[in-house]
Amino acid sequence: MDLNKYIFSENGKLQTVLRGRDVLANPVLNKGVAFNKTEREELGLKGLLPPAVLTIEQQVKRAYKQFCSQQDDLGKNVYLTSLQDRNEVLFYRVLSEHLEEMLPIIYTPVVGTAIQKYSHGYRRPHGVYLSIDEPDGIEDAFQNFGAKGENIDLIVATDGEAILGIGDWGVGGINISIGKLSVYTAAGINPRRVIPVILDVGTNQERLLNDPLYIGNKHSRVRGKRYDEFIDRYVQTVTKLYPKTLLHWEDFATGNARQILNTYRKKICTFNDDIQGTGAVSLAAVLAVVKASKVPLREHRVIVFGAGTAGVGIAEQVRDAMVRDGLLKDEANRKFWCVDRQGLLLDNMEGLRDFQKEFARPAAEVNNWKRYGDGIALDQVVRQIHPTILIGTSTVGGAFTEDIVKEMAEHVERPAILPLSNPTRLSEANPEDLIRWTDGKALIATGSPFGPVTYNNTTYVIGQSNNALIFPGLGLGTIVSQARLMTDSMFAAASEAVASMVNITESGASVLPKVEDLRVVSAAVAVRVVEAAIDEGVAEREPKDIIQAVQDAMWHPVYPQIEAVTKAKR
Ligand SMILES: NC(=O)C1=CN([C@@H]2O[C@H](COP(=O)(O)OP(=O)(O)OC[C@H]3O[C@@H](n4cnc5c(N)ncnc54)[C@H](O)[C@@H]3O)[C@@H](O)[C@H]2O)C=CC1
Ligand SMILES: CC(=O)C(=O)O
Ligand SMILES: [Mg+2]
Repeated sequence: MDLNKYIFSENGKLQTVLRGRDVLANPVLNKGVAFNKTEREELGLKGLLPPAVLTIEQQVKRAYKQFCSQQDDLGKNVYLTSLQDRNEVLFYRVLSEHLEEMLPIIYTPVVGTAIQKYSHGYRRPHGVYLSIDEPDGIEDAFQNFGAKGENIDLIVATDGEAILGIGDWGVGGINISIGKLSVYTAAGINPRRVIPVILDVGTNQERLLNDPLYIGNKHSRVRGKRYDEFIDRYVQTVTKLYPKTLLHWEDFATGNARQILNTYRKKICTFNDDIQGTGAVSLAAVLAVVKASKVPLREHRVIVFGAGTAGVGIAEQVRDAMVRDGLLKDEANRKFWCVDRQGLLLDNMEGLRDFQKEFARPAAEVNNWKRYGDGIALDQVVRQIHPTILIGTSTVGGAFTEDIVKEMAEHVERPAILPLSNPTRLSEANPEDLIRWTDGKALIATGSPFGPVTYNNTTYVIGQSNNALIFPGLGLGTIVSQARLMTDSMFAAASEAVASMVNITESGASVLPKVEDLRVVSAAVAVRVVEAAIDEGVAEREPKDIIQAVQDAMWHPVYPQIEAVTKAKR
């Protein structure tokens, strides 16, 4: 935030010392042709803009037309990114009015393509770029960004190693931090109080290392002690500079994701979105499945296909909910069958990750199961255990085949199938196929967006089980309560809030609220998160009227009045 250039005064006006083209070049100040006559006069804009003054509504119409005239989805992504860099309020206004259509462009799936093309499509920087080769430069980088400590609520950081399901994209990962923050703001988080960060520790993608235009650090990924020290330096610096900030970790490879979370979750206000955000939104979908299937949670049998960051994160939260539903932890663990590359995870397998171990099945249990190769494959597990819920977090597009799905549907009234891998081409199944193969019985939620499916005169709305539906509300609630830590009960409260907004009684209804309702969902989630933070004793702020406190904290994309001053206050 350019504190020396502009500042929000207490009456909500934006005061600036900038004049003329510097105003137009600043995305926070710039209103384009919506600057009125007085502002043009006072800010030195006369002659720098065409004479007509348009309303923001007219600007939105024009921007939407321009968006629609782009040739392809990447072109639309480039258009919206440029708008964001040019006129922030207008960008968020257009986005909020066309959320269903534009979310897939600035977020999954198209953000994945933009990340892959980052160095070639590069136009201008956005956010903070931290290099492992210059750990001493971390503080300078944030100082250069120019935000005062109390003015930052939220930082999203990635090291770009596990972007969605597409892997290591090095410095291009900054676009996932930016995309996540745009989702936060579409839901009501103030965009001036956040920072997107890339922790550039190198890349192991030779294609990038051999690309003369690649603009990240051109060496392999740094691992081990130097990596851990770099992460710690980052955490120490941001917690010193911005003591009340929530740290969001995104798209780290599974080992680092877990290690970072375990190191910091009990010390600072932080969460890993892929582990905990995904767990929370998937639990919300599962709670809706419980309602729709009328089978109590503790009686479900769950297969997790792809037992990595997201898969085990989901298993943990659904397991904890089963414990709340009356099971002992061990009994609840036994409701899960995790299948990974080596097949069904068994307790006698070597090389299991620590976090996978509690979900590994006893080897003795499968002695009589048929094996076609070394491991026990997904189809065999489905045949043996008759799952009620099948979750895909494997990055294996099409893994839920017709045989597997039909076998599942044969033994279960309402098979719940959640192909969650992103982007779209990596989805373990296509909802249209799932509806057809199960004769409309399947309860479905996907990671990337899919349109509704009409089958036998019923239209099935496909819920998007994406952490985007829950992390904005989690963040908002954490910020409003100024929570010192993010506790498990805050995530559970978020899941329950989302599930309570689903009406599953109509046939074809989705198991999750609509993405267009992101703002409403986020406000409801935030309220429950604040309550949970207060109950747990981690809230530094305990508003009397929580609903109003959440409303007051929500940012709206409207132009502020801009005041020309000669000296901005610090
Ligand atoms: N819908 C949502 O909100 C979210 C979706 N995801 C998606 O989930 C997928 C996985 O992401 P992460 O968990 O972060 O990655 P990860 O790499 O930690 O986990 C993927 C797991 O799948 C396993 N796997 C790979 N090939 C397999 C195969 N042929 N058979 C069985 N298992 C196989 C891997 O060994 C690994 O354990 C990605 O596509 C990502 O986009 C991730 C986070 C949130
Ligand atoms: C949605 C998300 O966080 C992922 O696919 O990684
Ligand atoms: Mg992610």
